[in-house]
Amino acid sequence: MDSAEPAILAENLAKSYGRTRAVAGVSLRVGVGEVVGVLGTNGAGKTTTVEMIAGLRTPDRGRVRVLGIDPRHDRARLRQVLGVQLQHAHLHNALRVTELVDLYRSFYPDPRSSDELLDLVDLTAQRRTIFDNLSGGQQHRLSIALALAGRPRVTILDELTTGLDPKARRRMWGTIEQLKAEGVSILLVSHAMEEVERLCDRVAVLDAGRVVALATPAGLVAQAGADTLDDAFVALTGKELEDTE
Ligand SMILES: Nc1ncnc2c1ncn2[C@@H]1O[C@H](COP(=O)(O)OP(=O)(O)OP(=O)(O)O)[C@@H](O)[C@H]1O
Repeated sequence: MDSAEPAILAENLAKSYGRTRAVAGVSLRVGVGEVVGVLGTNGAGKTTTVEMIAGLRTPDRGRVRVLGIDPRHDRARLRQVLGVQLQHAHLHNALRVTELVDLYRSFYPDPRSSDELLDLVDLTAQRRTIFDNLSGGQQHRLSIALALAGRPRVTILDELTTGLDPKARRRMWGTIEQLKAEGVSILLVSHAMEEVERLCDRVAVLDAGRVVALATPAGLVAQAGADTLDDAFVALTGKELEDTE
């Protein structure tokens, strides 16, 4: 693993499901210590893109490297450097929060402590609760804690704060800022403009499986000749972004 490698390098990724072209040639790069956002309407290809980067889907075409590691061919090394929180986590529904946290911690040589993980996502009071009995927002927060269990150098977060209440949202933003300060590289899929503006160094706008713009939040606004990131998104894609929070 070469430390000069970017955290994430995706080149010309493409993926179709039958006749549906989900991703049609996406390239993006996340530098070490950078937070890059991915914005797009429903069905733009965001989840398919991040699943290919995480090695969970095989691209039809294109190339991925995570800190120089090929996700399809070196899963063991990938797991040590990459933490992934996906939109639909499939967890062990009958386990308690603390059991799930300890299970994930056991995968890594130097995991964060259970107390730290539960505190990061504000679930200390729910530590004895069975996963199935958590609210949707709490389940979502737990999946973020599990993604961070192994102190990953690179993290993929798919819809970080969707379904979280305003307090949990702000808390989660603080967590991301803390990770960033620690030098963690982050790819953040989001529907929330305020979140992207606050957290992301650069933002890729995805539309119909393609990156239609990639710049700083202020750069996107300038590029589109808009006043706000919301307006820039509409100008760049011709679509409104549904905020699914
Ligand atoms: N497993 C699948 N089988 C068939 N089609 C799929 C599958 N997953 C996604 N698609 C289709 O591929 C396209 C891109 O989907 P994807 O989930 O990557 O988009 P997205 O930008 O993450 O959307 P959302 O914001 O709704 O999560 C959509 O047209 C979707 O219907």
